[in-house]
Amino acid sequence: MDTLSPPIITSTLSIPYSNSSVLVRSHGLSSLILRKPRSPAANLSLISSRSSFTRASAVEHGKSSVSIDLSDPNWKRKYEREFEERFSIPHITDVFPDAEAIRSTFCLKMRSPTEEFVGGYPSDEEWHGYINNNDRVLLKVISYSSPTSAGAECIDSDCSWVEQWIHRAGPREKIYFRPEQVKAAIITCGGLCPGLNDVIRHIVITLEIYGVKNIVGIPFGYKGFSDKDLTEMPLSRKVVQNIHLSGGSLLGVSRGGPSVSEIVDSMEERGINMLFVLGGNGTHAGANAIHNECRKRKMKVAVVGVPKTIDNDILHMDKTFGFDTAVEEAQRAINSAYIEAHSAYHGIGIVKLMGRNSGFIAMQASLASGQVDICLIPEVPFNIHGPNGVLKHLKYLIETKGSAVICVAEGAGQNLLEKTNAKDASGNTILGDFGVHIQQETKKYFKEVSMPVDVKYIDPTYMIRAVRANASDGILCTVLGQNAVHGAFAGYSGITVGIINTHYAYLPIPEVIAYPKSVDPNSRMWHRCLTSTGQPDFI
Ligand SMILES: Nc1ncnc2c1ncn2[C@@H]1O[C@H](COP(=O)(O)OP(=O)(O)OP(=O)(O)O)[C@@H](O)[C@H]1O
Ligand SMILES: O=P(O)(O)OC[C@H]1O[C@](O)(CO)[C@@H](O)[C@@H]1O
Ligand SMILES: [Mg+2]
Repeated sequence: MDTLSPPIITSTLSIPYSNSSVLVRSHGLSSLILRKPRSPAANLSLISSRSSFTRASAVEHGKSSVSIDLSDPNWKRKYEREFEERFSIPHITDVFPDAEAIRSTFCLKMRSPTEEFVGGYPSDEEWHGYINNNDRVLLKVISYSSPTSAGAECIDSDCSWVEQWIHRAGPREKIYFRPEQVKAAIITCGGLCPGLNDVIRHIVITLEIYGVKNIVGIPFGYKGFSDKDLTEMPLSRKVVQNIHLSGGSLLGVSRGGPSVSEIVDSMEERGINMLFVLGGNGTHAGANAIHNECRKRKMKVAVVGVPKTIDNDILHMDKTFGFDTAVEEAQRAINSAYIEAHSAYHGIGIVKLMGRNSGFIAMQASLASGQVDICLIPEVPFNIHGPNGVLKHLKYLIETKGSAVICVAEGAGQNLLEKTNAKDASGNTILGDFGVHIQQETKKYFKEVSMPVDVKYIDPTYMIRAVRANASDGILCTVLGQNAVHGAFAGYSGITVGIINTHYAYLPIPEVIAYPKSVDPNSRMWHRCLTSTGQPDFI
């Protein structure tokens, strides 16, 4: 919990939260869709019809549901208070109420690492450029006037405004760790993602600015905590200076690994009291479990996550680092598929992009390229065969345009493939290869209808993931890496850092990993994609 006074909460205007009935217009068809609560984080499931806006049920991530009685004149205030509690960020003083705070050693005017601490810590007393612990960022910024507005998330029938404030990220004036007593460790887990090295680099540089000398990298993800053959990598500005110039992770990545208690045993043995964890949903679940275990053992440790996933499937954030770069690279593959298809007689280019549960890369790359005729994502059901199927439309495209480009997200069409129940080392389901499947079905179909086609299949998956971050991701990584260190020094733990409505915020880990963020088929963005491709519904 934050140690300072609670944020200012007002509840007079109206803004929406959870979604209800949404009018969807798709290819000339209008239909009233009652959406299920997309977000337990949004915290409210909506009632079955617009006229029954009387009670909304708050879903607490698998825990018991809290019901919000909309007839209670104070329901908004109650909701806001509950929200504030849910998004409060764990602090070292929750466990160590007497933990001493000292003036920050992160001098906002200093350009080089602090050298001497004799006689007290340097601090800039004249210019106050620190973040106040009570600064907040607004999570939702659109005031929907009706539940029928595109993307509306409403609690009541008026789409009443409910304020949802989260903690602003950045350097604090008071810190809870003495730099000379810090041993900081950085770890990268899960799959690769452009920008990992940029984040590592900025964590190290910022730690050094605070005055930390003992910084290590744990090799190959959580595995590095248990595998005796893997040794810590000492890190310094000198070591990380140019690592952002190449993709991958200086430290290596892995899936699977030791149990949480083994990891915390190892942290105790090594004397690690700051842990920076770069990874996706799974890694963050691990980081939160490590944070909880450290608290249980009364260890004064800060565990801070930096969300890493090219899939962009972390809740609440504008985007995760590496996503922009992935879209840019994916565009190149789409362009090649287009050139191949366009240059062939009856050419069909198929590109498979990453996205296990979420089709963000496929959607954005399709939009960015403007060369895609059919975009298939896991969130939107479709048929391949039949009168409304993908193949029928493909035939129409060949007849009318002479060529076509299909972009598929890896998680799309899994219901059309045989299930194997295979899992990777982290317990993630290993998906069937839908890209290969649609390629084969396309060839078969056109043979059956006796139409010659030239199918070219491109799977650029690992080429996309391995590139270095582009400029925009490079900047995002810089800010996230620096803020991760500020969060740890400020005494927060069990938190992660993200960009929210263009500002930077700290969030409690469970709120961002409650479930994977996915493309909303009713969103303006998906509709823009449909407008761009011109594809019909394949159902
Ligand atoms: N629920 C969990 N509790 C503790 N640790 C977990 C949990 N889920 C996954 N992990 C650990 O986190 C690490 C990374 O998980 P995973 O392979 O799912 O990647 P990820 O972080 O989700 O990233 P990506 O987006 O690349 O899939 C693994 O070492 C795994 O053992
Ligand atoms: O082949 P790997 O390393 O297991 O990674 C594949 C997975 O990585 C992701 O990009 C997530 O990082 C998923 O979309 C994909 O399923
Ligand atoms: Mg994952």
